[in-house]
Amino acid sequence: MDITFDHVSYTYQPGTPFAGAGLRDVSTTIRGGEYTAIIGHTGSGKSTLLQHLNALLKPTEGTVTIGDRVITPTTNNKHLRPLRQQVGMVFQFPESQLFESTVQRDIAFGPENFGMGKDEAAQLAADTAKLVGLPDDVLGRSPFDLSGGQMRRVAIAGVLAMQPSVLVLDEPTAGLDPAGRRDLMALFAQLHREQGLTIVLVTHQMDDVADFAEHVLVMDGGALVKEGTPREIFADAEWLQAHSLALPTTTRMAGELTERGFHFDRVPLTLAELADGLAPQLGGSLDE
Ligand SMILES: Nc1ncnc2c1ncn2[C@@H]1O[C@H](COP(=O)(O)OP(=O)(O)OP(=O)(O)O)[C@@H](O)[C@H]1O
Repeated sequence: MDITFDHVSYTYQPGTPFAGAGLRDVSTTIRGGEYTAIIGHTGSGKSTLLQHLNALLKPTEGTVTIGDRVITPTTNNKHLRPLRQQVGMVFQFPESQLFESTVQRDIAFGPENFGMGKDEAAQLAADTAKLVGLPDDVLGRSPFDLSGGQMRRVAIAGVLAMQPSVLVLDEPTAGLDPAGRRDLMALFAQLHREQGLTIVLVTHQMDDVADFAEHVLVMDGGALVKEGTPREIFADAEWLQAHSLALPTTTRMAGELTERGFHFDRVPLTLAELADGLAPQLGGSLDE
């Protein structure tokens, strides 16, 4: 399912002294099955854009087409429920929205609310908990007794239990330790690879963009200022700096090595690519 923005602008609190532009004339397509990253400094419009992906916000101007639903400034709020099922949103610190007495009830809440029977929803909750790597014995426990990383997995399982085709992630690893971050990013990559989920990730972690994204949108001042593959986006360090964005660690290291006389035919984005580029210049393979 593609999601297409056609000249979308969004103004917060229009017609008041507090009016502010959230989005300015954004046109792009987020392709079904792709892993898209959205980057941009604070206040650049990333969260506003995300909230248009399932019509939580409706454009002030332009249209957003989500699958076969066209959302315009005058779309009313009826019949939007299917979009909320198809496009699952994981907001920042999603564990703050856990509220049920057990992990199983929390994960089953959405499906039951959408009409699924209790037994079927309980089975789905158990399956989804397993999918996100939670041990079986947590199902009957209070979500509030779990570690921070596990609580976050419960919240993500609650979104996945709705069986969305698009998973939207707003800084999903914020506040986790490095191991927790790595595990969660690996889970999203696995969901993308094995279940064909479309992933839309907002992040400040350029290493994650280089490692996982297939397409990148760069926001600044509410506008989409660049889009392309990670290789295209990270090719121009000066441009990124001008938009207050960093390079992935590997790409930065390659830049420093270039200043010391090394040469790379193409910008290395990942550690594996850096090793491949360096090995011949060091007179052998780094594997040996
Ligand atoms: N509820 C609101 N009322 C008024 N203005 C808002 C509101 N929410 C966001 N804005 C403004 O809209 C613009 C875009 O904000 P948005 O939250 O989408 O940026 P962001 O890139 O997600 O930032 P961050 O990285 O800090 O989450 C900013 O200028 C912001 O001040």
